[in-house]
Amino acid sequence: MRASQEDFESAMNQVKLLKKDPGNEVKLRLYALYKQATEGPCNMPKPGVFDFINKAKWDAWNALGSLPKETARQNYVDLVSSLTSSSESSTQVKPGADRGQQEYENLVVTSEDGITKIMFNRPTRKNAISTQMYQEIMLALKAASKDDSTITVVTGNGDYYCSGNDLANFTDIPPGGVEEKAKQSAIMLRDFVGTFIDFPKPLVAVVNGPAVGISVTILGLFDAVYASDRATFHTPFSHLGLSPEGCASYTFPKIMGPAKSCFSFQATEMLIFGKKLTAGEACAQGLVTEVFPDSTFQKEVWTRLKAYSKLPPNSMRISKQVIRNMEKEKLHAVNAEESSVLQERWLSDECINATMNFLSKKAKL
Ligand SMILES: CCCCCCCCCC/C=C\CC(=O)SCCNC(=O)CCNC(=O)[C@H](O)C(C)(C)COP(=O)(O)OP(=O)(O)OC[C@H]1O[C@@H](n2cnc3c(N)ncnc32)[C@H](O)[C@@H]1OP(=O)(O)O
Repeated sequence: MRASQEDFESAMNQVKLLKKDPGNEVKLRLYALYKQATEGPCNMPKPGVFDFINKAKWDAWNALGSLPKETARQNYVDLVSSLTSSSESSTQVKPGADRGQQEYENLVVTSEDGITKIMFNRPTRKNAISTQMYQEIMLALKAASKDDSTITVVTGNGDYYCSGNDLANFTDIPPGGVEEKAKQSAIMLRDFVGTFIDFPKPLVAVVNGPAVGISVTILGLFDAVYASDRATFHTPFSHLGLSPEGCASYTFPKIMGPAKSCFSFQATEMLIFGKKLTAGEACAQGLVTEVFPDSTFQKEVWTRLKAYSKLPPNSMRISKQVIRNMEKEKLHAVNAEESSVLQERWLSDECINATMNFLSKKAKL
């Protein structure tokens, strides 16, 4: 069921009654969803760089791209509902409390109804994963593996699920130079992917929009992938002078390959030639579990997840172990090999030129 105009108006009233300030990120998100729901895609001229507040509002609204009005209305209602319930029954997970530090900067993590939701939260960068965000995702997954929840969900805020690795990560060169950066990055990548391989509970991706690069490859390590029909799946590694990561060199041919073959042309067309798949195509290839119309996506998926979260948690965890454990050693070996190949690739002219072209706005995907 879609949120009605009445639901929307009621949510607007609830926002005024919130006891706790939800913080600037959430307020910007509410503003953007409200504008999108009532006026459609951003239609204001871009404010000047020094007009900080209006620029932030414009960025947040503009980041919603062509998100349909009905979806924005539904997302607004869902967000307000998560805010009201988080101040009542749910816990807004504050890993900073565990770490004795601040909250996540690039994620919103909530725990409710037996589900821990890890939401990528850099909508103005299409949820590109910065170096800090890789660390935060690892921390959030480790916390979720130990908390009371039954299921862990990964999703994105805004019109994108995730645009993959933040290409600006390539510009942050430490004193040891670019070789040192490549070495550190290979270790970080191996740890990052390793956290998904070892994750002990059912892990579900709720792919709310386009997914690129590493956010696509790691889907092969999830237990279910639900996608909006707006989502696309793109791994433009050759365009960027790169090679596959996230164990996709192993999982994709396995997922997409015909039963009698050890090789899959669908997987190579994605991973070598960068073919972008629609949600329907990704589902036909087995990378996506089920596709939902964008207008009902959030409602249908969360209803289903809430039902699944009531199943006995130990049984689900053990079933996952039985299904996945035989593969773990192989997956860690593939992960180590892919990370080591990429360490070389990052230093190649092909990769450096492609990254510079993107960062100097000469090229997009
Ligand atoms: C030696 C050091 C190595 C360090 C490596 C660390 C470890 C990495 C491990 C994994 C390696 C790679 C795997 C990958 O993920 S490869 C895929 C990388 N992603 C991309 O190539 C996507 C690039 N983005 C785009 O092509 C487009 O932005 C888009 C996603 C198609 C969206 O286009 P749009 O027109 O709808 O929106 P746009 O205006 O471009 O985006 C809004 C702003 O967001 C910025 N942005 C978007 N995506 C990224 C990104 N991936 N990295 C950095 N910035 C991104 C975009 O530039 C816009 O910014 P601005 O408003 O113009 O300032």
